Amino acid sequence: MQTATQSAAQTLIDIKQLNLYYGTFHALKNVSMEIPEKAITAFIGPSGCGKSTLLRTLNRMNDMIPNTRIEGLIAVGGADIYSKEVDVETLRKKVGMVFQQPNPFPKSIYDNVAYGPRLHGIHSKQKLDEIVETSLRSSVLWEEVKDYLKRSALSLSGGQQQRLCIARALAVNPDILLMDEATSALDPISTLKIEELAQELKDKYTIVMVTHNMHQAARVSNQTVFFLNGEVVEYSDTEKLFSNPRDQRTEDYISGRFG
Ligand SMILES: Nc1ncnc2c1ncn2[C@@H]1O[C@H](COP(=O)(O)OP(=O)(O)OP(=O)(O)O)[C@@H](O)[C@H]1O
Repeated sequence: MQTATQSAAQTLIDIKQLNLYYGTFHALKNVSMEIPEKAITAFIGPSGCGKSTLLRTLNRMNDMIPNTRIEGLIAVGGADIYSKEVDVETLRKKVGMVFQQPNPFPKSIYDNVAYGPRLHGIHSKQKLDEIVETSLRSSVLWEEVKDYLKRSALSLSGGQQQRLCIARALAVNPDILLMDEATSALDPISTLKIEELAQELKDKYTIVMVTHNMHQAARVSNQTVFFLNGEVVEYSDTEKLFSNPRDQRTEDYISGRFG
């Protein structure tokens, strides 16, 4: 079982002996780890090593990919998320996701954020107004858009769109936020804003991020997991992984010898 060494925090996500197959291709091999709550955990590793695949298993986005099979256990807050009783919509409300390309709906800024709460049965204007404001404040977008809430979300810049997508995820009150290369389509200033935002959000949410950018993982995360060919090579506190890796392959990767 891999855990980050110095973390005393509570485990929120417990992954045990997880194997995932796309058809006959074995994409995740015996992955076990405990991810602590209210911290940022980064997944790093070369292209194709399974980072996004593992991230998708955490809110069952892999259910949508045909011929995918998993073995093993993933528990969130102690409950098996692959058990038959689990309602996947409720799970995805608790485990929100932000993607590489900002993907706001072609609706107003307000309606993007209100979309999830409405879907879950909230229709009071006053309540929706409150949720929209709180979510946009949490994603540090409120001051920029408060006078233009009826404008199309598509009129925002890429970085603002990504913060809107984060607000949309926060609006349904998740416990976990998954970020799949959430800054890789953004300019450096927007990237920095999202990184600062992630730092603020980790006080309230558990964040798991996939990043191609090792510097980002080093700057932002508390724990880092290094993957290679579908296996976890090393899982440590970020500072330790980058300053004193246990495994030669980690050292080779972080020093730029491959990947
Ligand atoms: N839908 C799919 N069907 C078949 N194989 C897939 C599918 N999605 C991913 N794979 C394969 O599984 C492996 C892991 O892919 P994954 O996207 O998880 O890697 P990654 O580490 O996130 O890569 P990247 O950094 O390039 O996004 C790769 O070999 C990939 O080709």
